[in-house]
Amino acid sequence: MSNHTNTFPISSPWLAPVAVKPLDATMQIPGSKSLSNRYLILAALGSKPVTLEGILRSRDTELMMDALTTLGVQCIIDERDSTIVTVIPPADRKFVGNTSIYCGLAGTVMRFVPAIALYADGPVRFDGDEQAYKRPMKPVLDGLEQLGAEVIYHGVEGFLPFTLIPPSTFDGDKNISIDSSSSSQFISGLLLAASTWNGEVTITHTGEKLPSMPHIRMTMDDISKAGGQVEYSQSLWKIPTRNVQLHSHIVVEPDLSNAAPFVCAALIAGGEVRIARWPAESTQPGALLPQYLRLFGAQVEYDSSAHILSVHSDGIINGAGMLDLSPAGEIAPTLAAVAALANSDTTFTGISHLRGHETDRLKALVTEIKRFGGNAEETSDGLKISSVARNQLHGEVMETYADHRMATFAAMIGLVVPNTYVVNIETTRKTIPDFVHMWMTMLA
Ligand SMILES: O=C(O)C1=C[C@@H](OP(=O)(O)O)[C@@H](O)[C@H](O)C1
Ligand SMILES: C=C(OP(=O)(O)O)C(=O)O
Repeated sequence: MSNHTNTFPISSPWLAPVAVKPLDATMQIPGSKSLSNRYLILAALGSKPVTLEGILRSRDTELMMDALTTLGVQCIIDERDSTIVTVIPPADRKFVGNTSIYCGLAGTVMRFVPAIALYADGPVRFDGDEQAYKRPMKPVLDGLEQLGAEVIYHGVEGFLPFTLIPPSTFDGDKNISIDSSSSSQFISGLLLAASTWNGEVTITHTGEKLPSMPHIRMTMDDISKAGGQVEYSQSLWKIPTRNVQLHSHIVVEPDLSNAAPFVCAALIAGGEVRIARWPAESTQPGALLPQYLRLFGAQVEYDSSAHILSVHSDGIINGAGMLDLSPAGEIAPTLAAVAALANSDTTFTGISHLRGHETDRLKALVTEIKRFGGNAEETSDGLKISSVARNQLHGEVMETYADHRMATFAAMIGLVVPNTYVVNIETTRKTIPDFVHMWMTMLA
């Protein structure tokens, strides 16, 4: 597992390869970050071993496994296949406290692990990358305080680093109310905490909007798979007392959001890209990709017996007009690359919360689109990307802000804009362990 380093050695900028012919590739995409990290947490909350097959092995999941190990959970990696991990929870369902956890830049670690540190036998200190100090934390920590925990902030209130002091009891019916409009992960974290609480927990979201609803449904679905129960209606979740226990063997779906740069490459360069093991149904927001890709002019087909999604294009991209991306904000940087190369305009709405992602993604996308000659502006809740003739675009050294999706964004632009260099391409390791090799394979 990782050694808690917060950076990777940064090589010189990577020259993104140009697509010299239409694409024709079938890609195997590693496991879903969101599902892997939820299964790890839920397995840790159980009492019996759970084997996860096809788990993502990348920085975000290493950080999660390191965090769980610190809390007294065993994560045993199969010697023959490192994507098979067996999770053995602590014997008495009690996590080890008086310890500290490093969250890197992983939203799922910084928002989900404090929620289960609630059940530790002593205080747990949380820290992360410098950039993580800007990611909002307060709503989930306020929720945990409403369950009886105490939070001591060591820097700015509402942000990392902080120490969580668990409550003295885990009993009784509780009503929590938070504003989760800046990240769905606050609700997901509290649902995970509540899934094993000894009493009925009611969580109310008080804000006017709630992004990434598919990710919240994913949490509800995974808790149900573990025998838990979540009732949901209109910004209110009710979780009765249960002991959660996942099945002993779980297969993790590929990460559909990480499939996005590859299928979008077919739109940009023309040709066809196929994704293997595409699930017929999924709680991942990437399940919305086929409908988004069609808006941009791609032909998308799904072979339900072979589980292959095929995306085909002649390389001509339509702008998508107005597109509400609130359900799938994590795909926005990828679709922004497509929109920046389209022959008409696209306005993405419902993604103001991207200002609190790995970096301020709205600002970063506008800066980088303008850098190579494109045209984009921030709106109050999203981005307007205007069409620019391809011959106006020029290769540049693209900044990536330690953000994996900004790095894949730049690689996508490089498919058709020669001399595009990508700073710190290694940052893709946050969720794709081997992006450069996969990209080269797609183009070969
Ligand atoms: O719960 C999850 O696994 C995630 C929820 C989303 O967070 P936000 O709601 O903060 O966008 C998403 O963007 C992130 O990549 C993963
Ligand atoms: C927002 C993202 O990640 P995180 O889980 O760190 O929030 C993302 O992967 O796009």
